Amino acid sequence: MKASIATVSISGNLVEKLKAISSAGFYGVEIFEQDFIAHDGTPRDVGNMVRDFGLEITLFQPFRDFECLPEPLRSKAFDRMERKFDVMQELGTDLVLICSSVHPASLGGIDRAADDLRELGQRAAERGLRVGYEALAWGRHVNDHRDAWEIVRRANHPNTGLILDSFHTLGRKLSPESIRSIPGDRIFFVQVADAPAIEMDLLYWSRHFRNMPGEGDLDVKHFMQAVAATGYDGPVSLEIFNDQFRGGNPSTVALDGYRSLMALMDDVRRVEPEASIDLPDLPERVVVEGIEFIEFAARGDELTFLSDLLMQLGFSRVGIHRNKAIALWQQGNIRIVVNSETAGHAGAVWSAKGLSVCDIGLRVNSAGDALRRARTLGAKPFAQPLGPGELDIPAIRGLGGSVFHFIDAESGLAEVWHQEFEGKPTAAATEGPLKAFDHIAQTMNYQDMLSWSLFFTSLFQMKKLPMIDVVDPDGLVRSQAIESEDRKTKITLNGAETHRTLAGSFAAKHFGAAVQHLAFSTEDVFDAAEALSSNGFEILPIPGNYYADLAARFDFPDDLLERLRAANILYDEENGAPFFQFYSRQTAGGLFIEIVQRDAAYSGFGAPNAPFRIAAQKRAGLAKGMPAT
Ligand SMILES: O=C(O)c1ccc(O)c(O)c1
Ligand SMILES: [Mg+2]
Repeated sequence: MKASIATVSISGNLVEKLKAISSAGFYGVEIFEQDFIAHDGTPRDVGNMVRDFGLEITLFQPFRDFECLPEPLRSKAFDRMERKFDVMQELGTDLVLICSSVHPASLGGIDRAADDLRELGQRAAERGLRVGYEALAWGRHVNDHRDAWEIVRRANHPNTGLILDSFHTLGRKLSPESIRSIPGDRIFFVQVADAPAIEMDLLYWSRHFRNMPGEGDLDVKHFMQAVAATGYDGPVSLEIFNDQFRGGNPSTVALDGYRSLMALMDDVRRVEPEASIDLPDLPERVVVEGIEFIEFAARGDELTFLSDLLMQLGFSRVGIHRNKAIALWQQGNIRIVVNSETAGHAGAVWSAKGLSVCDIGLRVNSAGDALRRARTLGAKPFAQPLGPGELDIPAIRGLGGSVFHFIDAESGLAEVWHQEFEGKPTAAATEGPLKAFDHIAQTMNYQDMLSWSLFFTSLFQMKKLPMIDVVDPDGLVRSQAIESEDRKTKITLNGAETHRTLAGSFAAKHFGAAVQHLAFSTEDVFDAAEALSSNGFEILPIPGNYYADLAARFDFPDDLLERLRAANILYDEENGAPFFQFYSRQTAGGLFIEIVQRDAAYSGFGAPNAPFRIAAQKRAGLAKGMPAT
């Protein structure tokens, strides 16, 4: 598959864009005229530079307001095009995109447009070039790919073809099914973009909010399935107009683009097996069966603090690593690894961020497949030198300096706890009030949220829940939950825009992204609150006003409200399904703990409680015993 991307999708100058696009692994690039004009170098220089980066120019674009003009505007449009043909020949590309006209003088008329495009095709043919016609969703007379195809069909010239763009079709809620009846060899080029479902003017939506396939809400897969069915085998190109990406890191955006495009075409290949899509061999998205462990980097006073906290939470220290300064803490099947090594990844994370989560172990159906899929989608493998008797557990670098290990049953990797740790931990011996990880909350800058959600949804069988607003007294935090198909593994992505919010100040201290809280589930929140309190765990105090409001919102049996108030437990429900939660105070780094009791039918995370919980955390200050580093 010829993976391509438009220069407009990436920030920076032309050289920075090309460098990022080339390193991400793309085959080719659409040269946006603006990027070309802004560059100081002849068209020939640009063409050579693109090829020196190992890229092909797949398309030159856009050429606007061409068809259906009255004279003398019509002749002027042809003259203008001839000058662009000169540029294309110097650049070394044979295809230009003509987008449907928005010109006030455009007369319309399918046959008039077809005549103009036939003549243009003929002029292009004389120079060995081709022209492709795209319906803009807001085109004056042509704004539907079916009309654009009818024009191209009637133009009936081998050098005039159709250009399809998923945004213009799906953004107007047109079914892509009609694409199936277009001959594949009449489609000259295909552009893909996704977008979030927001009601707004089409042009504004398109120019500012497009995003990578899988990052938005459009059915780009359905669109590409229809394209694949035609036998089209030309470039598939990302054309993403997005304000955040324009200001983002060029290589991150290019890598996300590559990852999203490969995952998309792999999905299409699986549902449209007749279509021949040439892609590297790629295992399916792996199934996440659970969180096998969470690893903290902790040293000195912070190690003492964390160890005390784990004891208060009911964990037992069940093992010590044979070769390294690493302890294994366990409660039932919940495993927390505490790494105090001065060298290696944990050492580096501690030096940079202090007490923080440095590694997440995911239990998957196949650790080998997880690694292969991640690598093919552009993730970097992660490895550290192995000591005697240590298992080689597949791992990758995630985003923001994170590391993920993959553990499965089939390769015997789950034996790591017995192999590498002294002490023979059994789950039964460590039973306590906490039963599992309910969710892991990953905090990041708002502009990094799409990269993170794409990371999880493209590698794993996980899906996004609707984005919600979490109201911090000092600003809004956007929260997007990602969960496994069985809904047991949940990761929340919290994107902060200002560092005055709890999440924002945490992101700032952690250089962009880190796990801000761990939420454990319990089967009886009142028992858990009592057990933890008697261990010395300080539950975050919640003000009386909150409980007065709860009494007004819900019909509680007599003593429930009193019990909630007495234990500082927060409450929410969804269609009658109850949800209980209580919190710790913050640590110096901003990390904290949550305990929840969730009815299986409750899908949220207690967002209505967030403003009161966050205000309480800001008021309560640091957890006792937390060294103020
Ligand atoms: O927003 C535009 O004008 C524009 C230009 C060229 C395209 O290919 C497109 O999809 C949109
Ligand atoms: Mg387009």
